[in-house]
Amino acid sequence: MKLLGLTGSIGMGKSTVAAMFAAEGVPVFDADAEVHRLQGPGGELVAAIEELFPGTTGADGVDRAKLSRAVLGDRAKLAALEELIHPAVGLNRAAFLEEHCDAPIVLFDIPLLYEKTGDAGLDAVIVVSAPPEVQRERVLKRPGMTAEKFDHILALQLPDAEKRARADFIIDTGTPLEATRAQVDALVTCLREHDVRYCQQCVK
Ligand SMILES: CC(C)(COP(=O)(O)OP(=O)(O)OC[C@H]1O[C@@H](n2cnc3c(N)ncnc32)[C@H](O)[C@@H]1O)[C@@H](O)C(=O)NCCC(=O)NCCS
Ligand SMILES: Nc1ncnc2c1ncn2[C@@H]1O[C@H](COP(=O)(O)OP(=O)(O)OP(=O)(O)O)[C@@H](O)[C@H]1O
Repeated sequence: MKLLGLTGSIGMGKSTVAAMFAAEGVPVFDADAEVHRLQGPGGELVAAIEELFPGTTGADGVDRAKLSRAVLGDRAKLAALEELIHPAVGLNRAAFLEEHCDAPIVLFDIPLLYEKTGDAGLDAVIVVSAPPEVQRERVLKRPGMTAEKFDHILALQLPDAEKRARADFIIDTGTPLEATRAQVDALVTCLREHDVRYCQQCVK
């Protein structure tokens, strides 16, 4: 079995590319979806988040706009939130792996792979990347996003150039979706048959 990590900075296309892997039949662990579940209605971390950040939860679980305002400007508060969330996501990741132990390839979509989780245990890391102006334009279109919030989040993340330098594979998401899908298809086809090094040489 090959364990692949998928990462990339805000708005670079992780979720979109992860869905392309899933469409190829690759089981995908979505760390962000796990965070949403843990913070959502009846989620396991809602009470602990309310205790740490009073007023940020309600009947529907965590109000992410409120939680975002409470933590994003304050590194210590964000670190406290991460300390609560990341171990819980890690446990679910182990359960996912057990469930899919027969799959030839599995993909872990982990937004903060280089910043927090690390690449230990992974056979290869795939970085999704688009030019900065494409990234900015996509992210600023999102409801509730401001230039200030975008710049703040960017500053919390490892720069795209460093992610690209560390990647085993880069998937270009600055192109039309079809071109990105073709890259995913070529990579999955190769990795089903060959090892990572071979695919690094042969998949362009
Ligand atoms: C701060 C929160 C409330 C903001 O929620 P919101 O819905 O407004 O934004 P969203 O989750 O879509 O994140 C927007 C962008 O910020 C990035 N981001 C989120 N948390 C962090 C973080 N701790 N450090 C750096 N970037 C982060 C995301 O990867 C994404 O690119 C939320 O992201 C959260 O609970 N973060 C802590 C958990 C975490 O680390 N999640 C990311 C990896 S699993
Ligand atoms: N070639 C492409 N590859 C990937 N995404 C693309 C491409 N062309 C356009 N897009 C668009 O760019 C956006 C990327 O958003 P997506 O949610 O996938 O990014 P993300 O990296 O998961 O974001 P976040 O870090 O905020 O969770 C989507 O709206 C997607 O449709």
